[in-house]
Amino acid sequence: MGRRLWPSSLVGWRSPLLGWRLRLPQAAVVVVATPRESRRASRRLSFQPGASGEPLAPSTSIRKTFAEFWPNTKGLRWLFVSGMILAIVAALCEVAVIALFGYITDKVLTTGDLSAFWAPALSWLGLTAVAGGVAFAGTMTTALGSERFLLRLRDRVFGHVQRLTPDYVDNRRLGDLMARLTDDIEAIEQLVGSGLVKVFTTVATVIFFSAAAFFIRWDLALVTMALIPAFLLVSKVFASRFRTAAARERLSNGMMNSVIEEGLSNQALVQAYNRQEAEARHLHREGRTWLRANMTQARLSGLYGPAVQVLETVCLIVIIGFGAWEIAQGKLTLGGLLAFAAYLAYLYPAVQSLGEIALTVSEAAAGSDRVMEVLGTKPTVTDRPGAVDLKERGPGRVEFASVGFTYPARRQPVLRGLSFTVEPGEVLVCTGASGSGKSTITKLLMRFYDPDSGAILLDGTDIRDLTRHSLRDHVTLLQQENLLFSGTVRDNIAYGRPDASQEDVVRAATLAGVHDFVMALPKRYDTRIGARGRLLSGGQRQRLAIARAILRDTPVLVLDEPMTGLDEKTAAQIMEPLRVLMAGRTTILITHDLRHVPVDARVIALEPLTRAAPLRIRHAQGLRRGRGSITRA
Ligand SMILES: Nc1ncnc2c1ncn2[C@@H]1O[C@H](COP(=O)(O)OP(=O)(O)OP(=O)(O)O)[C@@H](O)[C@H]1O
Repeated sequence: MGRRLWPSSLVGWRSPLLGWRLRLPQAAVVVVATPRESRRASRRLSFQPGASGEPLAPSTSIRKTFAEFWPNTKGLRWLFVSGMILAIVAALCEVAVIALFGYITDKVLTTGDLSAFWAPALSWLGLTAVAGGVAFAGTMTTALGSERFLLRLRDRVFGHVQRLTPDYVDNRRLGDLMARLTDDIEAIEQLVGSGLVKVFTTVATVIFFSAAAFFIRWDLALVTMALIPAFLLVSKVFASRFRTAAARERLSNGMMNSVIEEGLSNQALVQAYNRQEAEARHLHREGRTWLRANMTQARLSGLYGPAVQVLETVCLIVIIGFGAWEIAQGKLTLGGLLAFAAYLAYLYPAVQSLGEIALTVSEAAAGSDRVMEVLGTKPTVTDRPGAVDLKERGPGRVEFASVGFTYPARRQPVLRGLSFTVEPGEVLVCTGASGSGKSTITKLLMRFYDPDSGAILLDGTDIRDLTRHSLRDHVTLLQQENLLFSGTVRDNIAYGRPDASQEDVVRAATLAGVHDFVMALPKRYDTRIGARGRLLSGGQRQRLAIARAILRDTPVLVLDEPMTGLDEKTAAQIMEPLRVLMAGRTTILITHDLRHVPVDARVIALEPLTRAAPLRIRHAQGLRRGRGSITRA
């Protein structure tokens, strides 16, 4: 961790953090530390195999990390180089300030000659001002580079995840993915961005202060340098323990957060089932584990300080003893001795800092493994070379031609030899037992997956020959759960067409039968609807989703269980706006509930494939809806 040294007065030798230390007037930051560094360090995740129950990413070498992410620093490298140069200049100013202090001690304090005071004093002041300015500029430049780099990394990983099949996110714990997009990305930045700056400036600091110490008294410097390995050893011993403790803390922090998140998001269920106390106990248990983990960290921090202090005291005693002998021999002045001690006060923490860099690097490498695992996941479906960008709006004829499909993670096929056609403007109702593959039809039509056999055609063109973007511009999906965002009513209706005018939004809302309700809201179309639209009723959410679909105005419509969760009366009321939505569009309506489907709709039923009938072709049986009953065609 970067350590900032702010010697603040001429009196006093003892620093609470770093032990015995000569204090000098404030000068400059020597080792660059970005402002968020300490916060990030305490938020790092546990990467212990199996600790979180999540599959761990494979271990990746640091070289690979740089190969993967270094290109993302393009255009930002000058910021890092400038930050490095400025930090080095600040360190050099610091060296000069200490030399001036030694000079004043010898020429003014020891002799009482005030006339020799003013010139070095003014230089001291000037240097301190310059060092302060340069250090500030260096900190800002490095911070700007690292924040921009972070922004790029996050954009890249988030953009990648958004291109993966939605099932990728469904198959993972959201908290884990969030951690990869936040903490792990920050860890990479600390290795590839600000981490590099830190390594170079720390090495430069070590070189400058050692050189200055050698310049004053090479033999004294040799003696004190001999103690450096002891500092490295202490860092090493503590570093691995710190790491384990931090990993435990991260793990229990994650567990605690998931209990809080689940408890709050399922608050109604918790209260309805009288589980408040059980949930509180659950959180208390996790909180106690977290407390223990934090206490381990506190114990280590508490021990680390005194251990380093003892070492520094040994150094100081050696310096004073040896220095006193050299003064007696006339080889060293008092100013020289004090300046020497001051150089060491900067040198030892920098050496410690080098020892800690190894820890940062290993943690960053672990974070990078997890991010690279996400980036290494390829979308199950991509655009073919030469895929057509469907610009013209066609009539919207949909055909499934002998489609067979097995999910990548499964061995048992879900669909086999499924064929049906939906003519332009026709409504096809797709029903069948739970798990029979109805929603899978939707995923195939939206090209979240491609069929293993057969083809799906839109207006006679295999949808694999279309770009996914243009295909999805022609098909609107209304899902089982109404997926709303926490923005305003307007934002949610216009989600599929952000450039829609207010008139268009109002027209769609009116057709969906939601306008009057919206006008009664406190801020009308600018009213926020809460997380996932929770401030609305189920029926209102559904109408808002229908308004969104109306506004999108595509030739093909897929409605996946639009009545789910609605009571009989609300479901019947929703049918009216749904009819408006379906009018003139090719519609595939997936539903268990055939009571509310349009009378003229064609109905097909899917039956689950079983091992007992492996060769059974699952072409949907044609079913016609008679008055109040379903009959096989
Ligand atoms: N991403 C997935 N990976 C693996 N298997 C899946 C995946 N999604 C669905 N399945 C499996 O595929 C089968 C069909 O699922 P699908 O969701 O299409 O059924 P459904 O008919 O829509 O069911 P329901 O009416 O209950 O919504 C099920 O056995 C399900 O477990």
